[in-house]
Amino acid sequence: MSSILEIANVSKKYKGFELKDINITLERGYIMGFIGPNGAGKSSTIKLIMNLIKKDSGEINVFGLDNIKNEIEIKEKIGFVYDENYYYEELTIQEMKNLIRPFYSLWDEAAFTKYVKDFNLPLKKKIKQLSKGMKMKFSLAIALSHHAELLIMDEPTSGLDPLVRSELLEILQSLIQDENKSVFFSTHITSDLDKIADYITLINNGEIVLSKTKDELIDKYCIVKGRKDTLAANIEEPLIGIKVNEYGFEALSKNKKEIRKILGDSVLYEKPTIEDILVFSTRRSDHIVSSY
Ligand SMILES: Nc1ncnc2c1ncn2[C@@H]1O[C@H](COP(=O)(O)OP(=O)(O)OP(=O)(O)O)[C@@H](O)[C@H]1O
Repeated sequence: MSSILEIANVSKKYKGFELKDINITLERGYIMGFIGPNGAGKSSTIKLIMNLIKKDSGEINVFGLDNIKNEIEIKEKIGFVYDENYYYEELTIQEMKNLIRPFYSLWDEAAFTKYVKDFNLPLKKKIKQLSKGMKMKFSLAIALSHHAELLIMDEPTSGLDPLVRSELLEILQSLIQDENKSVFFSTHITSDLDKIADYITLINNGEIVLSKTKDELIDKYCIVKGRKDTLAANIEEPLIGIKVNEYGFEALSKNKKEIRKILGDSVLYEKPTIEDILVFSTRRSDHIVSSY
């Protein structure tokens, strides 16, 4: 069976910014977290998948279908949560739901009622009277109420209080128990990824830096800390995001085994968090090691 989402060699140029040759593949049954610094290109990539902006080149397939040629068919099976509010501000939650509902043949009113209750959503309140978190919850309730096979979300946990965030993560995790479904979501809150992501894709300055399983990242990568003079050695294994201060250096290695072979016990090795991987991979090294 084809991948649920496949972005192949996609490029998009804005004045002053470019998404360069983006490749991302997500299989059914998994959660992929999409991370990167501000302005890295996360929202633009999500907009390309949703055909909200036009790509310059490349191909995007969702459920094995071209995302532009089959836009209507595809969107019926996508639950989309976007960080900007795209509802009519003057309508109440109830009225807005009634407007959206006919667009989905698999709309599940009972599911919507359940999420409204779970999320404490006031049906009679106008969208403009909702807090940021409430708008996000409403967006989620809609996305989860039409049996979407793929959830695409831009910063869904931002603006949510810790309790609701944790509930949302549980919902996402239970959703992918159905091995036919997947979740692709961008976030700045990397602790959410520690909890639920199967895959991590990191984008920086319009380029995909890595796209791997979370387990592979945590198992293979490591933080290396040591004295400055250790860095002077001719290290063959690339070190990422080297930071040097008066006490020593710290850096990220993609290959724990290899770097250990080279540096032995002369340095300290620590297990990285997703946050570490993001920070080291996107900051400019302030030290160049010979041969890099
Ligand atoms: N319509 C546009 N015209 C020109 N430039 C744009 C447009 N939309 C986005 N950009 C630029 O593209 C770059 C990437 O923006 P994007 O919103 O995709 O980043 P992001 O990773 O989602 O950032 P954040 O984490 O801050 O939301 C930025 O430099 C932004 O200014």
